[in-house]
Amino acid sequence: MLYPAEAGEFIAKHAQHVKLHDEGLDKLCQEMLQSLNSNKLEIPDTGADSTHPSKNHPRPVDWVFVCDALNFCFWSYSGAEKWTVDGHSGYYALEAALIRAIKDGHDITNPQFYSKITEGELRNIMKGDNEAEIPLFDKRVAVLHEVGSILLEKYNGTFETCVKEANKSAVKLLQIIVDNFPCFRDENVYKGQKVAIYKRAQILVADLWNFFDREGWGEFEDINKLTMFADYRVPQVLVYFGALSYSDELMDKLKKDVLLPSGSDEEIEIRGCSIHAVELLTKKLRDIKPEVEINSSLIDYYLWCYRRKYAEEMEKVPFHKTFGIYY
Ligand SMILES: Nc1nc2c(c(CN[C@H]3C=C[C@H](O)[C@@H]3O)cn2[C@@H]2O[C@H](COP(=O)(O)O)[C@@H](O)[C@H]2O)c(=O)[nH]1
Repeated sequence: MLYPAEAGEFIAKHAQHVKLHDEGLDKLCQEMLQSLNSNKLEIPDTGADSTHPSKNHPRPVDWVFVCDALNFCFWSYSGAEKWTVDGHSGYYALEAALIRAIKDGHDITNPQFYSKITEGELRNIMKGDNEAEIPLFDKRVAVLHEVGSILLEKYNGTFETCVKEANKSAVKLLQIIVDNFPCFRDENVYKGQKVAIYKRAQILVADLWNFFDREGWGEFEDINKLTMFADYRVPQVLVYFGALSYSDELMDKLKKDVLLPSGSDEEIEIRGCSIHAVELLTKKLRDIKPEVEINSSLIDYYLWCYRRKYAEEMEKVPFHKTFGIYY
């Protein structure tokens, strides 16, 4: 099995539908250099802070865990009504739904509750502003039952136990997650090679690091080993800047909203090339600015928030649509 960084390199080397371009990476690099403020990379402001959980919540680690267990597939077809909660769409709608659930007294961070959550309870928690439902509703019920019962059986009912076991290692925590929670096992076979992409497992570790400001539950000495989190949004920014390009045939499919089957070469190439592009970008930025804290998860947050901030402009690049629980 190739792990994300090596998997990305392997996929980029063999890709037929997606290409990387050094000039585009340089352009993006220049854009990011403009966003340095006192040697810190400023993440584009998406104006959505109010949807984040409070640090005073009694189970913040389990909040991050349940949020990333459900952090997948929020897209809708072009022109279709979007699932929104309190005016937020996509991932932020999930955050808003969880915050609302906590306010309404649902114990949504507690596996005692969600390991047995009923369809009716989850439907109520995820209720949107309009008729549109959160995509893959049934899969979300199944994910909550799976991860909740594993936490209860093996980890004393809290994800804190896994974080403690990892002993400040992001790589160890990643391994604990993918070894023990099947729904985080984002693995594929590409050109006969097993490749691991681990989008949700890696973002879970990075979200802890980010949320707890690199301290306590968020202290990981090897955080730089994580790659970007291969979703359907960051590739839009990479293509926009010309760091990636799609074959005419693939671009045509995306423009026409053609569903890419999960595990298809095209889907794996978009994800793998995105990982490799961000690895190269990280290296470029580090070479130019060794004094600045740079790693692939920070660059990922930058790009993901950039897409959000300039959503209208980014819509010029279509994103790939796949149904699945991994991203
Ligand atoms: N690569 C990457 N993908 C991310 C995120 C996040 C949210 N991370 C939060 C945590 C800390 C930061 O401050 C962020 O606020 C969600 N996603 C993915 O995006 C897609 C939905 O997109 P949209 O339609 O725009 O909501 C979907 O696949 C979802 O799984 C990220 O950070 N990186």
